[in-house]
Amino acid sequence: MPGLFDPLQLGDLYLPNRIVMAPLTRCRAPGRVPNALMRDYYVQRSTAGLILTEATSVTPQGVGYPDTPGIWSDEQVKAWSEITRAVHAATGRIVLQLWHVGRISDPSYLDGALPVAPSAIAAKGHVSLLRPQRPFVTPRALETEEIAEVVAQFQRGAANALAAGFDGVEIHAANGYLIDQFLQDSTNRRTDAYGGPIENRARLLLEIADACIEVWGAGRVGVHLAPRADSHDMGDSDRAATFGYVARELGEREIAFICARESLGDNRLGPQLKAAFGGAWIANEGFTRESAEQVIDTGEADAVAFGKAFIANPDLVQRLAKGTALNAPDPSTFYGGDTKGYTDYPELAAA
Ligand SMILES: C=C(C(=O)O)c1ccccc1
Repeated sequence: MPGLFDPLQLGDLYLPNRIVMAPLTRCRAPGRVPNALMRDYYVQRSTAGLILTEATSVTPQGVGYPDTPGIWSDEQVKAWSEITRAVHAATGRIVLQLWHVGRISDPSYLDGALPVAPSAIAAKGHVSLLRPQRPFVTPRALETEEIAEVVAQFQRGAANALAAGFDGVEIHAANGYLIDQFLQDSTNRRTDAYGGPIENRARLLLEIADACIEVWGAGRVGVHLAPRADSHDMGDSDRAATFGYVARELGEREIAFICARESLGDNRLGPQLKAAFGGAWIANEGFTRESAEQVIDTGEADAVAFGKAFIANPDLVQRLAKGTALNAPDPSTFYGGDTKGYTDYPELAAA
């Protein structure tokens, strides 16, 4: 069986190793436009088999946190193209994660408008970080006629990512954001073609996937899923059925990969979902070199995405290969700020 440091063909993407940089929100894009600091950050980590960028909004209506980037304007496309160019010059590969937060947004980000969602059901609690500490508002349910525009927003984001020189796109369908809100029956109480049975609740994701495939071809489109339904007050009455259907449908489309944020818990769905999908599976969350090698060796995953370890170790691939001690991440600098805790972690050569 292959190991963590062996190459992997991920759809049309050739990865020199199976160590993926997980999508990591860092809130360092003032004006929602990427910048030179972000370029340096991604270039530092370009030895990853594949970089999945931080979540990037496809529309101003879909933002929900301060200083997260977008991909809806020419200015953003131009700024991202500086980053893809530099990552490619450093022989890296980078895929953009397309995002819409849905009900997790707040009128303070939307010129006073309500967030949109499948149904008018507010998430319990409040955003635990980055935002004013107030409860989530009750969102506005999208009209059936509005959903085609949401699909179009993702397709424009995919086309803009192509124009910006990315190697592909990953659709963010996880962590209680808009697409996940449609997938799960605790948040989707619609009675139209986008609600009720699983095939209706998955319709938005699959229409977006088809729209992105139209732009990129299936071999450069991935999907991010959170089968544990453990973020932002999510829940589903039959996760295995819901995510099993999604995995099968995405497998029929032969997309490049599914990246599942699901740790190694006993009741994980990963193995059965990977079997249903039939394509390349990236496992994510809480992995060490040992547990990553284990899931690749057993065939439970084809690659592993590391988050916090990549924050603190730009040269994570080299460190894992050599068994070198890892820098510890500083959570106080995860979100917002400047070079501190972003581009100033020591690399082996400098260590
Ligand atoms: C895009 C995020 C996700 O997928 O959870 C996110 C957003 C804000 C902080 C941390 C993570």
